[in-house]
Amino acid sequence: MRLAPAVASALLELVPEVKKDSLPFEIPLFDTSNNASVEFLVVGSGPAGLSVAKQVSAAGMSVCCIDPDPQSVWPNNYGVWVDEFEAMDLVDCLDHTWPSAVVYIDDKKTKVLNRPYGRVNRRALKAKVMESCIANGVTFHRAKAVRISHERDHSCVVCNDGSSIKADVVLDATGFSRSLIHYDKPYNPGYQIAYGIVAEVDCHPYDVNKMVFMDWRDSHLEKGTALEKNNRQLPTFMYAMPFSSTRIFLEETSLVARPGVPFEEIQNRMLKRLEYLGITVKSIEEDEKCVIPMGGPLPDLSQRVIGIGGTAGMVHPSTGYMVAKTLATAPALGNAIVSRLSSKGKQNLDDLSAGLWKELWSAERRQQREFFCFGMEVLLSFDLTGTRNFFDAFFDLAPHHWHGFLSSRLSLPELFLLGLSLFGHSTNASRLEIVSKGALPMARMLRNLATIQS
Ligand SMILES: CC(C)=CCC/C(C)=C/C=C/C(C)=C/C=C/C(C)=C/C=C/C=C(C)/C=C/C=C(C)/C=C/C=C(\C)CCC=C(C)C
Repeated sequence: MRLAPAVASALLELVPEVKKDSLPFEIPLFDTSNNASVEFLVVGSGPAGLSVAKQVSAAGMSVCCIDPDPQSVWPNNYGVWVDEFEAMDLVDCLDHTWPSAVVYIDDKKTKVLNRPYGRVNRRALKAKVMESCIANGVTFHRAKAVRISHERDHSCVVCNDGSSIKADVVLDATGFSRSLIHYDKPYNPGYQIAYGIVAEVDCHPYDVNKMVFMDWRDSHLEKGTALEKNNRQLPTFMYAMPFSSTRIFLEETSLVARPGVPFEEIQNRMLKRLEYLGITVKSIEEDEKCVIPMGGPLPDLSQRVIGIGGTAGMVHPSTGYMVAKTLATAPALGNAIVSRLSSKGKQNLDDLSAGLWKELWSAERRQQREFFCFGMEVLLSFDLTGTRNFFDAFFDLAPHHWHGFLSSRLSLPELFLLGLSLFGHSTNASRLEIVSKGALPMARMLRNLATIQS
């Protein structure tokens, strides 16, 4: 069942011109003409940066946010477990929810996950946070931050329009572009790569009451072809959100690989899958190409600039998820900034930043992250069979374990218990594979854990 190149390119030609979605708000602009300064400066107007800006400004501090396009709506489709958004009182920022999710291990085995899942309404979320920021007096500067310098009593961010803004504390929330944050160790992440479309289709075979968390079936790939062999080595899965019987978000995803799986390969696999599933795409509303670096070292935790989100190593190294985690972290970071700025007379700004980094990356969080990086290294070593066996056992774990793992809620001892339980749920072949492929990463994790001090 070879897909004619003409069919493949015909589908990709349905991709609409990129249209920018912007919030229709009037935003208060920062006046850069009189060498003014603020107490707190955020670079980047994504979910994480704006949430911290909202928290700090609520305490009456002066806050400015630098972004070339502050009103633009975030481009990617984000999915979250509904309980994560419930805990933050953000359920009104989900535009579709499913009572459960499903994992297709292979053609014979399917697992239903009884945990509601939702799609984030990016417009509603951004509007909600931005409205609070504006009401609290946050001002905005439309520019790109290009460099930073530090003096004893302030930091100074220089922008590409020649302006500069001084601040007591600067937060880099620019995601993976990492504008101001620096790393002092070699950067060697794994890469999650995905290609997705929100499409109008004639029909699709998925149940509209279940979000498709992972579909690892590969019967769409003809045995012995290059696509099938490559998929056996570096597997990709379908992640799908069926909104109705004719409207669906489809995303072919490489969970993690180093180096990343090329986009063209991912798109070709997706086209084969759609053809096999009998899905004819009538029109495409949106398409997205995602590249998410996972794992790798944390930034230098002694630097003056603070980070949050992708720039601060907050992507879950074993899953690539980040939005719920950073939104949950933002209020605590905001409160810590407020309390340290309120008593800043007593400490210098380097100590203040060091305290904030410690708050963000406490010993417990670094230990947890070490385990997630260990998990990522194990995932990197699996082929399709290993991956299927692994997730077959993973989703048999007690909900406390798999929910807690995916939502970063487990402490290190709990993660070790999860490891043992996973081992118990695995087949003998899978146990052998986990031990043989996991031995070196585990030794590395144990060595790194021994160096973490509180
Ligand atoms: C929006 C954007 C931008 C993008 C998007 C893209 C996508 C669609 C994505 C998706 C994704 C997903 C779905 C993901 C998921 C994931 C998962 C589920 C994951 C999981 C993982 C897990 C793990 C890693 C685990 C691990 C564990 C281990 C390794 C264990 C081991 C054990 C042993 C060795 C035994 C003993 C031990 C001890 C005690 C430690």
